Amino acid sequence: MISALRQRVGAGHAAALAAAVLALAAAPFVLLPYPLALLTLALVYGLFAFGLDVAWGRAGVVSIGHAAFFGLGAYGSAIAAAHDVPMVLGGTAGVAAAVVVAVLVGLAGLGRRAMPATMAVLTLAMTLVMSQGARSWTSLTNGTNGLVVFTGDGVVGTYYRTAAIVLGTVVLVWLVVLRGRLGRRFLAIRADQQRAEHLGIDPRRVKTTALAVSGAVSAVAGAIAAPVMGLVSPSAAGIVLSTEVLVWLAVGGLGTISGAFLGAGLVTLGEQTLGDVLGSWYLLLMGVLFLVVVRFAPEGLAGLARTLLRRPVREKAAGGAVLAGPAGPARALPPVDGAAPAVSAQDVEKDFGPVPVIKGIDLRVGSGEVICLIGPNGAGKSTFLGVLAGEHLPERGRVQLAGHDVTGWAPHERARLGLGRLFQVPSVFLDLTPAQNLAIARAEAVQPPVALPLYDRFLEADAAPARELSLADRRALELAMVLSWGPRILLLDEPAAGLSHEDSIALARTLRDVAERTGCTLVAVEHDMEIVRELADRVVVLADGRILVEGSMEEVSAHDEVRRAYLGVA
Ligand SMILES: Nc1ncnc2c1ncn2[C@@H]1O[C@H](COP(=O)(O)OP(=O)(O)OP(=O)(O)O)[C@@H](O)[C@H]1O
Repeated sequence: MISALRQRVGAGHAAALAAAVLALAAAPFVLLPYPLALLTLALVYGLFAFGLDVAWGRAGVVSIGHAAFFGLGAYGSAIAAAHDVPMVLGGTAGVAAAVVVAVLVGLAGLGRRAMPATMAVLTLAMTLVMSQGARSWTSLTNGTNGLVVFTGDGVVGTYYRTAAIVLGTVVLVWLVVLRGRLGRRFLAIRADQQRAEHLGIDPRRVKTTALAVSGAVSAVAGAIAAPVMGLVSPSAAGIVLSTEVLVWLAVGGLGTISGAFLGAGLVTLGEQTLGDVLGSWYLLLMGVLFLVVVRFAPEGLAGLARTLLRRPVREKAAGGAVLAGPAGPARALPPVDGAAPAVSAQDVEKDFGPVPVIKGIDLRVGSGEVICLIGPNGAGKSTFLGVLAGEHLPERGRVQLAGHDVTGWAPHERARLGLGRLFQVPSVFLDLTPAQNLAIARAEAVQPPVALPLYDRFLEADAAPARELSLADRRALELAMVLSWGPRILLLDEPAAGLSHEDSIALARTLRDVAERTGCTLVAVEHDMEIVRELADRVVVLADGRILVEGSMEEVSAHDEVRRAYLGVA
């Protein structure tokens, strides 16, 4: 059983978990009722903060009204108790309601066109509506007076045991989730949303799932907190508690399990022990502590402890999660219309505000063909690549990939057709190690990887994060990730930018080799004519948002305007 646990959650986590279980099991025997009640409160608040961390720390979704979820759980238990219904039923209903609210908020606030401020406004509205609803619906909630949850004598131990068991179960399940596909996707989205999208991960879905899990965990905390608090009033769902939990988490440290409990525990126990002595000065002390931590230890107390203990980057980079090995293709590629071109753009136009940038491009790229887009700066090459990849939606015209009309599709939907993307500035998960970068790409693979021994060195590279690699190595890692993901079509924006001449030529040969071995279609924006000569079956010259001429290198080189403007020939 112990070895199965080590396998599922990792050796480090299993040891920490075992120590925590022992400490929690010993507490009722060594603590008097009052400190035990305080510890229970600290644990449920810790669970509440841990719930927020699932959204904020793991998936980058900041909820500034998270007490709404806590309140739903707390009122679920309290209303059930007031009607002589088992509290577990009321609490479960509160958790279900929290999941529904989280999914609705996520769908509305995390859409492709939603602004970053939308989530802030929605989650703020959530807590205001919840607390006002609790104030106004007096027949159910007893208004501002709140609902007293009767706690009989000698039940402290019972509530403590319930809190400890629920908390242990939630943490254990979370550790298993972290090492699975969902955990990897949380990590990818938080590390670099753009790269994650181009590996086929749907950010809206992952973030909404994170918010739903987060809301559920916080509501569970509320449900078990109700009898511990003894009174559930509108403040249990209000803006003050919502703000406090943000502070607990920021102080404890985002993206770690210990951070949430550390932050909530410190502040709760401090409030109970120092609050009476210091009165309102205690709040000032908390404010100062918050500023000091944010200024000098932005990763919170848990991050500070990790730095002092000099924990290896592998765990730090993964936010505590050690990634499981390659999982094989995540999803099968949809069928292809064999007769259709791999890439087809029909009369595509793209404006930025009032400025037309792409002014009507028609282009067909056959399956397995390698084309290079060349042209002067500002011709619209990168923008056109962005239109093909789904980063820009065209004003007019249609885009087809592998026979599918993808004109309005998001980047992750196009990626699921096998569209791989390499950027002018290499896009890799900078805070993760190269091995973790590859593990994520392989886990999301759409086809078996392209075998390239050249990149095997990254498979074991987990001593330092990718941000410490040289530019050439980052580029190599980006290519290794995308090729191990198994693309059917590859869009590359100046893949050789910043590389030495030798590295550029080697890269061009590698790409050529990949195209010939796998039948992958390549569309590359490139300025270096030597690379274009090495790589391209066909060259397309763009100028002022239109195709000026296309053909073999010899054909376009012979074109007068191309010779004059782009090849420097008089
Ligand atoms: N997001 C944007 N918002 C507004 N204008 C943009 C945006 N992206 C590009 N442009 C403008 O569109 C025009 C075409 O830019 P684009 O990067 O596509 O050209 P390019 O041919 O790739 O040039 P280069 O070779 O220098 O990369 C430029 O005038 C650029 O300033």
